[in-house]
Amino acid sequence: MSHPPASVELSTAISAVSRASLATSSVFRSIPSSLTKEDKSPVTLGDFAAQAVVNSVLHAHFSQDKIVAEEEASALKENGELRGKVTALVKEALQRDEAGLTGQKDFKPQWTEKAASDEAVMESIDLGSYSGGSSGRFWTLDPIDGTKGFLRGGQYAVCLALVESGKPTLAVMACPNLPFTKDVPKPQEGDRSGVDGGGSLFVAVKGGGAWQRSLNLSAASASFQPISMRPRDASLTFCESVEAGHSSQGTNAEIAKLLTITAPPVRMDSQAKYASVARGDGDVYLRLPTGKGEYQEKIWDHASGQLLCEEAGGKVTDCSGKDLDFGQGRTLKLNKGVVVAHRDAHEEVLKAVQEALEKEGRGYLARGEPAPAL
Ligand SMILES: Nc1ncnc2c1ncn2[C@@H]1O[C@H](COP(=O)(O)O)[C@@H](OP(=O)(O)O)[C@H]1O
Ligand SMILES: [Mg+2]
Ligand SMILES: [Mg+2]
Ligand SMILES: [Mg+2]
Repeated sequence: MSHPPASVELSTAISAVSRASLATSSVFRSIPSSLTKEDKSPVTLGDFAAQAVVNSVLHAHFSQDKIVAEEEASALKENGELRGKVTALVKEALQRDEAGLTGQKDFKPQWTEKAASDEAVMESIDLGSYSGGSSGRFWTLDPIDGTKGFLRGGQYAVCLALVESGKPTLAVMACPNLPFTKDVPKPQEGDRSGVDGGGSLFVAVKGGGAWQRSLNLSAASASFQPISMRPRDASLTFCESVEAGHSSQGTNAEIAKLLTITAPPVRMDSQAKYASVARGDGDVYLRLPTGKGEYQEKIWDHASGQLLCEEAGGKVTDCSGKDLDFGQGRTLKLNKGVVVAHRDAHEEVLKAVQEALEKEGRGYLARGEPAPAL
């Protein structure tokens, strides 16, 4: 098959994510500033614009579908200047010609001019407030995953997935700063000039494989190609977050020793990590909890990456070996940590993860038990 299995959902998601990544790329080039949210994490103009674009495209095509998305519009309600900038970005992204942007000649955008007024943009952002759950279907969106990376000038991703009965069934992820092949060097952190060829677009369909093409249709690699994880090899390599506070890098170093991995980890922001291992740039992605595992991972941080890796021949579980459960609300509250490896390597990697956690006195995370009371 030379194209992912076609559906209106897939065409709509490709249109939405490609448009959103136009908006994020434009903010990325201009050195974004950020606001600080209640949980002390950053949000930018690009996050708001991308969420408004994706939600308004989804809503125009599937008005019954609910959306679980990361951001909310409240900060824009008090800030007219920011609101105006977001609306201008949304307008530009929604007006782009579909065939020229995505090559989808038969896809007819359903949204109207009205989607790009200040009011409509704020309403669109707040369409993402759904609480999730295990029945029916909903979309989950991370408009910019890796906002800290985006601000530093590193990797980031626009991540959208359709979840049905608690399981991701369709994923579209744009990685504007990830070159189409590993042979083209990634831009240096802080380089805001963009990637030659325009970054990468990833798609996965449950039971229909994992695919990538260049985000830029004029690039040589503008048509979809299937991707797969690297088969189990004698020497594994692994990747982890750049942010030391987001996962336990010390535990990863122990696991690497147990697996006799000598190469240093590749540190990368966002779900670009899932995409990289899905196409075989590396073998293992580890995201182990810090402390006693108090943090609950968000579903939008994993839904598209999980499907991409599973469809590319990988297995994705938490530290106790359980599948990620996307039907528990806005967070993965039944899971602790994430372990991604090729199907044939996963058991061995998970064993090393569990051994390292036991050694640290955090074996309860490996057993899927609550932390002991003091
Ligand atoms: N304490 C924590 N532990 C794990 N993940 C965290 C965290 N605090 C924030 N995050 C999540 O880490 C994501 C970035 O992942 P990474 O570290 O792999 O680049 C953030 O996504 P956003 O950037 O969309 O907010 C955020 O949701
Ligand atoms: Mg995120
Ligand atoms: Mg985000
Ligand atoms: Mg965030």
